[in-house]
Amino acid sequence: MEQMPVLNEKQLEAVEQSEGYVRVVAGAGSGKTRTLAYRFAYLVNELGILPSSILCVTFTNKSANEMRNRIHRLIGDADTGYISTFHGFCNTVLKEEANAIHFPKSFMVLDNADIDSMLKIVYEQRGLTSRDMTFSKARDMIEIQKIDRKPDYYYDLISLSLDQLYEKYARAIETDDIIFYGYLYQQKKNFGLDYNDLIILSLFIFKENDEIRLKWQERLEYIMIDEFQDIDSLQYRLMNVLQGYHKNLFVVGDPDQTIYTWRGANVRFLLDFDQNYPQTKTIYLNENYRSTPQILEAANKLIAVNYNRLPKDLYTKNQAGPNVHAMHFEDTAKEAKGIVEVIHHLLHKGYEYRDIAILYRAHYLSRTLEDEFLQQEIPYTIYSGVPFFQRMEIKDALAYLRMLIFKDDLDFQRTVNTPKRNIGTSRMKFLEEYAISHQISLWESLKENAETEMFKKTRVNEYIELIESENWKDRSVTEVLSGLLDHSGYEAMLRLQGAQDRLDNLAELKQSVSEFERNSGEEGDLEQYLNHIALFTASDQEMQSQKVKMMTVHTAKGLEFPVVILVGLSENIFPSKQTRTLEQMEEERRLAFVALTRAQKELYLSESEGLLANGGFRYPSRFLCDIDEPILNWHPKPAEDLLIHTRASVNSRPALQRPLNQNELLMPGDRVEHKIFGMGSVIETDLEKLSYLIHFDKLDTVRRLSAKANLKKIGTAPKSMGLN
Ligand SMILES: Nc1ncnc2c1ncn2[C@@H]1O[C@H](COP(=O)(O)OP(=O)(O)OP(=O)(O)O)[C@@H](O)[C@H]1O
Repeated sequence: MEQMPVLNEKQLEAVEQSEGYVRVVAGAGSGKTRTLAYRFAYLVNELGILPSSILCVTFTNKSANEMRNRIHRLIGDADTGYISTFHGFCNTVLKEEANAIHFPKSFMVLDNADIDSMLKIVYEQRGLTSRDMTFSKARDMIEIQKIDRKPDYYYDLISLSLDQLYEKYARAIETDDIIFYGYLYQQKKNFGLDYNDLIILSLFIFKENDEIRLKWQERLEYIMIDEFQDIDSLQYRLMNVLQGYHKNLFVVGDPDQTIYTWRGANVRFLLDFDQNYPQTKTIYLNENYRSTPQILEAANKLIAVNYNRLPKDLYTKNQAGPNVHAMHFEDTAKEAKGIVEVIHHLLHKGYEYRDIAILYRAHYLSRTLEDEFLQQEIPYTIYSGVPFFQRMEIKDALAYLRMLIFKDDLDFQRTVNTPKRNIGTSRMKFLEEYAISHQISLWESLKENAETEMFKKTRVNEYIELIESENWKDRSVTEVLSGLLDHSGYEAMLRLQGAQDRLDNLAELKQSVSEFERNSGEEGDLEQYLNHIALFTASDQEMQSQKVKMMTVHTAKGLEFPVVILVGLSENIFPSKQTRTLEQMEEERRLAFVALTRAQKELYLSESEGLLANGGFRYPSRFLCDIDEPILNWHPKPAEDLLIHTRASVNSRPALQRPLNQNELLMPGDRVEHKIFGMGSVIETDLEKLSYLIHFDKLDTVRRLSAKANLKKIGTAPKSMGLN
């Protein structure tokens, strides 16, 4: 068994406060997870509590596994009780109580792909298409119905017979109802429960059946919840029921790390915990053990810009390290090369590949780096994601391209029925047998049989026409690829599924093709491109213990690495282009805060110029501007006009910035100083647009500047000139 290591005074207090309601509000890297694990060990080792009487809730299955291993090492007992996510715990409850909902113990837990397969059946039965609703929207709609609009839906799922449920579905007229009841019918028919059902049905059982509720309440003498800032309302209700008997509830969270509001998380449950449970003891952990003072200062500066937060500054007694490195590049290819150089430099300094983590806002951003890493033989591994060229949609798109030239069996099999053209297993089997007996390829086999009875009801002619009519020789690879993805119906299929991330990946593939064409001039035809790409697609996946880690910031939640390189820090990438409100912008900033605080010793922030997928220019992210310059060690610094553009584009959407306090506003007559334009006088203050008209002494004409512009007030206007 491991020894309990040193805990600081506050951590120890949290560990030893075993009874009642305890809330730990803690900063990044302040030892929340460590405290939680030691508290579990303290309850078992010191107080003699049985592990099976403790529920320890983590945010992901991965962190549940890690926590289980950690606790196992501390208590030396193989039985580590209930260490799981809320959904995992409810799954256990429902397996034990399946009778109460008339489901078999062997019910299926549905993931998004399972739900989509069910939706597909409903859409086909009722003639719906993506124009009516994409699968992704339908999943959201079903979730909203279950949580908000039809909170009693579970009676239908549990009490109605399959026939009665079918009738309800058959009678439905509105699109929402058709989809919703069609899905419920499929659920009942297949005994499938989705994530919302797991919690809602557990709550239902606890509400309806006092005996079962009491059994579970009595069983769970201590409840502990990690990442409490990201708890949602259903989870909160469940937690509230479970703690109702022993009333020993311990929650840990950091309001600055709330990054799942888009999925229903509500930080108020953490902030108002003491009001909901009045006897709460709150313990604050603000000493950071993870990072250097430089990294922490940058993170503190960044998060301080958020308006809706409780001010708190993390501090550390850790040794000083280098300043945070900020890097600017002319384009993403140069950025990738620059990062390879940084990696070599770090290796030279004694770091190993596995010490380095590359973080990014969205999966597609890994592509340019992967290109370069493969060429430069930098070993890497992608966490919770598939390497770019191994992703389904990328392989499909490349298979279409290869079909134009090679018409080989592998690419044929990948493309002929994707999207669906009604070529199922039996038709495929026929084609295979025909090809073997005639010693021809599957493609030829299809062409010879396309007009036969067997293929009458299929859409093979569209496919044949597509492959034959693409006149790829006279066109750029970019055009050919776009044409294929469009005419094959492949992109439309993804749109129907609402698979925006897959569409983003395809946009990134098009970008990669056009880069290839730009770099290779006349040589850049389709065959050349396919040769070039073969290197990546066939790249060996041989295990190497020493690898650079690559992942999205969401995946990095809760992890730490000696070196973090955060890439793609451009406006419309991070913060994401989907950011439309101040709340969303603040969530993006919290996400950036999570990214920065993963670093222990060295932090690199990188951005590049070039074009976005929508054709717009890439400007440095506002998050880089949020961190003061002396903390950032730029090499090289972006040109001043690029930064001016950034500020202008940031200022053009004041709704995404913290509202200005009236007292901070300048008034007509105020004397101001501007970094570039020098001294000037405010002529007009526009409260609606939050801007000033200013006459600068050295300029002939006036300038209108945003109220957020960096203006230093030098003198005040005489009273009579002020705003009323
Ligand atoms: N009292 C302590 N003494 C020394 N090191 C500590 C102490 N407490 C925590 N640490 C170390 O600090 C680092 C951060 O701890 P931990 O991962 O538990 O933090 P956290 O609060 O869960 O972080 P985050 O919320 O940012 O993911 C770990 O490397 C941990 O071992």
